[in-house]
Amino acid sequence: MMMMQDVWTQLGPTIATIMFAWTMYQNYFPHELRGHIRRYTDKLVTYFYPYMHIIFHEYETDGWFERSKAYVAIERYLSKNSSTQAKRLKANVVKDGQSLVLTMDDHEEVTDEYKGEKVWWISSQQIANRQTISWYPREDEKRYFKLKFHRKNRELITASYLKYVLDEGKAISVRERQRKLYTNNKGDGGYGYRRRMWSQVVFEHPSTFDTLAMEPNKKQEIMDDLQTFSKSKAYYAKIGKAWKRGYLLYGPPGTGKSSMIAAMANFLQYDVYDLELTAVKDNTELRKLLIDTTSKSIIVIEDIDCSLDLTGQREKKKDDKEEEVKDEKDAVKEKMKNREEKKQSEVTLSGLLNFIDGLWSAIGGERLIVFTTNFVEKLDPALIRRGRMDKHIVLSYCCFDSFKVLANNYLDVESHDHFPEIRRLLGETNITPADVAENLMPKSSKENANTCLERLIKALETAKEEAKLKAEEEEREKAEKEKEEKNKEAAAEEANNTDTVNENGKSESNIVKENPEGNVAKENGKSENNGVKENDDISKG
Ligand SMILES: Nc1ncnc2c1ncn2[C@@H]1O[C@H](COP(=O)(O)OP(=O)(O)OP(=O)(O)O)[C@@H](O)[C@H]1O
Ligand SMILES: [Mg+2]
Repeated sequence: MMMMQDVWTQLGPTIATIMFAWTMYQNYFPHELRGHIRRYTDKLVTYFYPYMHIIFHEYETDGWFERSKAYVAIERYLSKNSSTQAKRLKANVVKDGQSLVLTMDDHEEVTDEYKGEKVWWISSQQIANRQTISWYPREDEKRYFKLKFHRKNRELITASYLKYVLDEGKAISVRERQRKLYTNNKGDGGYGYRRRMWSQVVFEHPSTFDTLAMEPNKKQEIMDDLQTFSKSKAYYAKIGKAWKRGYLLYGPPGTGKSSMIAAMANFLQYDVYDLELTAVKDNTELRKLLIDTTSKSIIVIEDIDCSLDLTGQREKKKDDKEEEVKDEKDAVKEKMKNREEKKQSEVTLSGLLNFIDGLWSAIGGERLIVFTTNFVEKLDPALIRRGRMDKHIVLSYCCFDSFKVLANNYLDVESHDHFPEIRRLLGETNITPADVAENLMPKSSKENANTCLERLIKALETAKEEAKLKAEEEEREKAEKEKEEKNKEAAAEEANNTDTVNENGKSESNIVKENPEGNVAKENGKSENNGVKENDDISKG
């Protein structure tokens, strides 16, 4: 006990002397001189100290409000090691409160191993020595990760380990993130940094390729295509193409276009940006929206044909095809009417083409652009040519294969006595998967597979009957129209004939009028007369 007291008695003045010397050094040594001394001590330390450090700041100097992507990726990467090694942990909520990510707290250290070499990660924070109060807490606390490794591993760490950490971290973020459904705000969504181009909600659509009713081969082809795309980063780079792909989904209403987009997003684990073109002010805003999207996303423009008056050409086509698509048009009449009211946007076709494959479209990569339409024939060919819309997928009326998927989904039935009849009826009439699904869905606890299938058979028979009546009606209308046309032609011909007769009469009467004295011969022989006159003149001359 006495010995300890002795030590303290001796240590006290020594500490006091060191403190005094440090204060003198700080107060009276010129700044430049201190800089020199620091440099030499650093060199000395480096000479004997075998390790190197790399610092990763949480906020980059030019990024005011966004955390550095590298910092976030490292944080995610280290979460696995942190939860087992660090003594103090921070819990961050992800997936909108559904799960937690544990990261190491400030001034904690964890180790990692790469190709047999050990590295250290230290989480630190610098507290700024400021006299003023900042509105932004992060200005005072600057967090960073410090990576420590042996000098001999410099090449390994900088060339390969860091890339590995960032890729892994990003992959973990993608796996753990809650996917979002974004929609664009109208131009008044705030100012400056507060201005958000997109509003977001959690994407929770349950549609998958399993629940999607379509021919199995076609479905597999689409899934393969998507899978190949998502793994082709290097290939796209090699062929010099931006890493994006366009899909055009077309077909009558209720055939599963929107359901397929949701299935695509769920299959690839992508976010969805639902772009409402009519709310975009002009081409500049369209470009800003594009820049504000992230990779691993699907940008969707639904009902592209009624979104904007993209070309005069399209309007003309609309008139031509009007009759042909009359019935389908009824179904989307309301949709178009609503859009019609909103046609104040100045987005042009060329703006949209640039959006799809201009220079800006390559930013970020790994993006799908999907257009849907009920009337593919109305779209400008430039908009849907390959390279812009690479894959054209038609979604059509329900076939027997599609029905089987729906029966399995809705009723857990793989085969049934009613199937052959349904197969026959599906071959004879057009019904959308949406209508089939509605008929298959039990409406009360008393309904079973049999009642639902019977309801579908009735609906199919009704649809068939209606189609027959409609065809007859159309036939009648066509015949009437033809008759009307013929009558019109006949009337026109008759009118023409009458005109010709009148025309002749008119010329006669004109002659009579021009020659009130009734000197027809004189008129007919005008040249003669003239000649005579000329001759007269000559004779005169
Ligand atoms: N191919 C399909 N597979 C499974 N369900 C489908 C399919 N088609 C339609 N449905 C059902 O019908 C409903 C409407 O389908 P969806 O919204 O995908 O049609 P759409 O083609 O996008 O129609 P619109 O052209 O009017 O936008 C869906 O909620 C779904 O339940
Ligand atoms: Mg739709």
